[in-house]
Amino acid sequence: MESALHIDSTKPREISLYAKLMVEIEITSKKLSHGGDKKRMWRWKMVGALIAVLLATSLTPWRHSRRFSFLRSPCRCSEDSHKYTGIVEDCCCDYETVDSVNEAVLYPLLQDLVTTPFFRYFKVKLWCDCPFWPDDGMCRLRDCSVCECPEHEFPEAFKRPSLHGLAKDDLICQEGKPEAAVDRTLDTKVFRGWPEVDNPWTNDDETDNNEMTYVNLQLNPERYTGYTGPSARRIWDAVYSENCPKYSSGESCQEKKVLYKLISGLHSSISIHIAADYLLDETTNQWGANLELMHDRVLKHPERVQNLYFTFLFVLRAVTKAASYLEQAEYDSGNHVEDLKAHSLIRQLIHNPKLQAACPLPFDEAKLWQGQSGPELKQQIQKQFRNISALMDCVGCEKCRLWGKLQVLGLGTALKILFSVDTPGRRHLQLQRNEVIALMNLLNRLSESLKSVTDMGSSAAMDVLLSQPPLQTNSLIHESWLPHWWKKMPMSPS
Ligand SMILES: Cc1cc2nc3c(=O)[nH]c(=O)nc-3n(C[C@H](O)[C@H](O)[C@H](O)COP(=O)(O)OP(=O)(O)OC[C@H]3O[C@@H](n4cnc5c(N)ncnc54)[C@H](O)[C@@H]3O)c2cc1C
Repeated sequence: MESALHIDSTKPREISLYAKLMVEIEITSKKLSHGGDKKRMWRWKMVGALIAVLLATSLTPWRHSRRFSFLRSPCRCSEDSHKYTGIVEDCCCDYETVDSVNEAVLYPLLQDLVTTPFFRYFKVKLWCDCPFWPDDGMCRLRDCSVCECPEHEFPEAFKRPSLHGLAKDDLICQEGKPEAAVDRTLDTKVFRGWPEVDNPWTNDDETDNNEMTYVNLQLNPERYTGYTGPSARRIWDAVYSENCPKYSSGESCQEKKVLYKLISGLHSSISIHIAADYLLDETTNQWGANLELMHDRVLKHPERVQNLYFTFLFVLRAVTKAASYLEQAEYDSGNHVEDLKAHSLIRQLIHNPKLQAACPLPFDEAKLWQGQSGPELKQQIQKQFRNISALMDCVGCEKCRLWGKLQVLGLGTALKILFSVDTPGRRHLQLQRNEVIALMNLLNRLSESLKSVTDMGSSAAMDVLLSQPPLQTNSLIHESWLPHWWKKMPMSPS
């Protein structure tokens, strides 16, 4: 990888000016030194060094980093106009606080947490039984979802009746590319001790283990899969137009706004992950960050970024509300040391003093469902969310379906924690193991996305970057610009 001081080779004029200046400084200070005027020589050297630093920063990629923002020329001050400041709409925490708490507390803890065995195995029904357009031709036979792991790797209790399926390399049923297929390799298998309860917000029957399979999420990172075109568009269209229409500026129904913002925030996060780990060159199998895509799909739309923050705070609130449940839950994957680590990370997260001081109530759920029509509205929104959850069975790419289902279950779990317990007639909170896995993995995805947004800088900074002449791939994807979580991903070739 190149060093952060790599000079942008697309700026020959500036480079030659820089080189000339350095030579001039060197010659003059040598003359002064020979003439015995040491004092002037040092003064000259210092002025020269300062000029050199200023010029170098305008030629190297780290000029974009926040740390060096003071070195940017004044004409770039418009960059700040797109900075996200103030309270995140409908939440109780401001943008700067979210960024700093994410950076210092949540992001590092979550990155560790999701690699523990307990949190990396997700139970999922991967068949695409699309209830809305069965003849689509995109999402085909259930046999297409193949269990590739050996029978003995399955926990006894969750074995499916038949493990016979198509061969590993049979991608007939995969829309798009091989990278869309889910790797089902498992290396740890014992799970027990959690209740079997269904989630009223989601479509799948979480208590039905019959057609479920386990996947190792670490082997299946959410990234570019090549799934695009009418099939993908049809899903998003159905999600937005039928189930959570974008509200008008005069919309007073808070609950409808919440549903739209949650989905839009999730959509932003999915797009950010696609852009952060993108197949840049199919012939050489070169993967990397596609900044232009990230800019076009998310960063240049402030509302999409704002909705990402909203979704993050909503899910964070659910996690903090379920703190005592999560504290007492049994994290048992059969790997005692790793399970202790998972439990300890959960405790560190939910009891973190920095988080509690900075953002004690990320979102105030008590404000919702207050009017007379509250219960009716809740039923309606629950139905819409269930539809969205069912739409995940229509996603025509297996890996996208996996992450779509996980994240929608994570959102459904957050909704269940915030709105389906402690109301009259409801029992106390009970969560399935799979719901907790989905919830924490979703929070981690959102945390990664926020980190990308802050690492990449404001939308206008990206404008500046993209307005420059096209750079060679190597200088465009500079290591210092990549999100840290991308660099840690096991499947990302360096
Ligand atoms: C559940 C699901 C999971 C997916 N997972 C993956 C994956 O892991 N890897 C992969 O490569 N592809 C994945 N895809 C496909 C991907 O999301 C895009 O659909 C695809 O890349 C085509 O993008 P697009 O440019 O047409 O815009 P899309 O992202 O498809 O957006 C469609 C339309 O929705 C609107 N929109 C976009 N973003 C937002 C937002 N944040 N808020 C509100 N409205 C918005 C815009 O009007 C846009 O034109 C997934 C699709 C779905 C439905």
